[in-house]
Amino acid sequence: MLMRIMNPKRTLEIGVFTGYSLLSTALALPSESQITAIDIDREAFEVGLPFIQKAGMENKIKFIQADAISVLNEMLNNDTQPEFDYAFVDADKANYKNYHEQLLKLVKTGGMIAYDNTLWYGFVAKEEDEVPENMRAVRTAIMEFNGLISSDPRVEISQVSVGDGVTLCRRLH
Ligand SMILES: C[S@@+](CC[C@H](N)C(=O)[O-])C[C@H]1O[C@@H](n2cnc3c(N)ncnc32)[C@H](O)[C@@H]1O
Repeated sequence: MLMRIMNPKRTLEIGVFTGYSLLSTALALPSESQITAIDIDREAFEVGLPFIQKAGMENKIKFIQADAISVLNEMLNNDTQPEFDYAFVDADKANYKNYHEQLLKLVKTGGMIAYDNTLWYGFVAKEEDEVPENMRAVRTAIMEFNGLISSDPRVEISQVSVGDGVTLCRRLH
């Protein structure tokens, strides 16, 4: 629905895995739109690729197998930087704050960044000793990130409490 309303022409997805969210986005986009999809793991993407092809969505997608921080840095160092209307971030949570700084230069003013998993199974609302040990490091990273963007004057945000939590973040200037 968000894609239908926004009608974005250039979009970015950071963290693809088998392409579930990538295919959902591609299906909702107009035919001339493009998604630059980045993941360090090509194998998982190839598991989902036949479904993307069967749905006729392959032409909308440019997959880049690489570390996303490096790819965004390369984009930022290019003489002509790309401008995205929308970005979906669902990769390494510890880097969300770094993606945020990069994306605020690559996503247009008025454009949208969606950050997935910002409620982290609800653990962000629990005391640390109630959280399984293997979930604590990401919980801390997500809590820091949530604090950071909630007081960032460059954006306005809306925390959508569906699934594992998605924060919609609109670049203001
Ligand atoms: C939760 S999965 C993505 C799920 C996908 N968005 C979906 O909803 O179907 C996270 C993905 O981020 C990728 N990833 C983790 N760190 C990364 C990095 N530094 N650069 C690029 N991709 C990364 C992993 O390889 C993994 O496939």
